[in-house]
Amino acid sequence: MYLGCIGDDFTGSSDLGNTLVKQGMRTVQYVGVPQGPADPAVEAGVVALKSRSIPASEAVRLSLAALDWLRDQGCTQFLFKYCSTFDSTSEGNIGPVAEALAEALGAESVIFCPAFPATGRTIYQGHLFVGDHLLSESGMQHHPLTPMTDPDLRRVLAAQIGGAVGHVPAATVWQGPEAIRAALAAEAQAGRRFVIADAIRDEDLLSWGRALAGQRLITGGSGIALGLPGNFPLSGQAGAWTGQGGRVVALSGSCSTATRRQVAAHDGPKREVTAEEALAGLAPEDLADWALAQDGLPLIYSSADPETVAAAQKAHGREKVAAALEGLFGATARVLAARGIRRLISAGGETSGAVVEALAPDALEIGPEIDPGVPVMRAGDMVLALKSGNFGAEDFFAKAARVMEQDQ
Ligand SMILES: Nc1ncnc2c1ncn2[C@@H]1O[C@H](COP(=O)(O)OP(=O)(O)OP(=O)(O)O)[C@@H](O)[C@H]1O
Ligand SMILES: O=C(O)[C@@H](O)C(=O)CO
Repeated sequence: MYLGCIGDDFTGSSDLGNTLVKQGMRTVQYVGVPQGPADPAVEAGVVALKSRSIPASEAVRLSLAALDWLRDQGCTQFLFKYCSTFDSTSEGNIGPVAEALAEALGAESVIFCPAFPATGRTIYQGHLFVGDHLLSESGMQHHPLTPMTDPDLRRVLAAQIGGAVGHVPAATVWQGPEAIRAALAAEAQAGRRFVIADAIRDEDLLSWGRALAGQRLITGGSGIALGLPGNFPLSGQAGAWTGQGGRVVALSGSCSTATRRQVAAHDGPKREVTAEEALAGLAPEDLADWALAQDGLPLIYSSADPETVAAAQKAHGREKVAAALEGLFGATARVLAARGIRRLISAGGETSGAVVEALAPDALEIGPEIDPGVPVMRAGDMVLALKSGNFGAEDFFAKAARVMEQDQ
């Protein structure tokens, strides 16, 4: 294994796996830190954690355990993958985890590059944009767990770490890999080990990729992985993929703008679950009964607008509501699997984390792409589509069900 990746959520990890596979790297996504050794044919391993919204000390502990395992597999370069919208709070977890990984690896210079141009995430002058909006005006300011109210990533990261944050501007990136390397060296010389990396286009990410050959630790979104596979002597043998038909159910706990549009546009059977129902102990068996009684593609969702989410959180507490809903979605996935469902679609990083943890596969094979950043995946006889909150076209649920059937 050459490249060892640590993802802070499950959908984000599959987004990264999708990029690496498309760039020709044999990649496996592991669910948590594996117990035994990896298949020696694997070229990139993505250890998917659910560490984005947990206490920082716990996120650090899990990430270091993942690092140890990846080092044991022979990796020479490590990538800490977080969200392309830099989802974090002023306590972390991006800064503290990166600091711990940098210490463990003795990394002198570490970049932070959440850019993912294919989905509209770009970084210019240290500021993160989503399409033509600053991060703080993109809808992310209302995120239920990690509201992002400051688009200046230098300031956001500085609040999470113990030192000054550097910056490599787009004007330098456009001069190519040599100029990038010189700028990183100058930042390190000036005592700025952590550096925000401007990137607007895929070409910029490819330049970054070349500049980062040999760096021990990189952090960012899946975009920064575009140019990394080219630095390794890959076998060029991608595995064949077989699709899967049969009944399919969609679960959505994501409250993002994109997901709410997809829920509204879905023209199959829909069952809304409110935070109050989840807190009152709605049985997963009842939701599974409902889904199995439907034709077509049933969708069970708690996706709600920011006012509804804020009211539920105010009344019951943010963590309690999240735990009740995530617990319910995970348990429903388990009941559906026990009743023979072999295709599941899940929307939302935390929600998908709960679903995958409930199904408890060891590893996920990465298949064809549904929409940018969202691949189909397989764990034994279960085929999954895990969608990050903000990803996917308006007809995502129906499209996912179609792509899940296709061979490649
Ligand atoms: N109706 C609701 N009221 C309050 N909280 C909700 C409601 N529906 C979902 N939630 C919670 O909001 C959180 C949504 O996070 P999740 O990561 O699943 O989606 P997302 O943030 O849109 O996706 P991503 O992390 O991939 O961007 C979950 O913890 C979920 O339980
Ligand atoms: O980077 C992204 O936007 C996604 O992979 C993700 O992590 C959202 O949860």
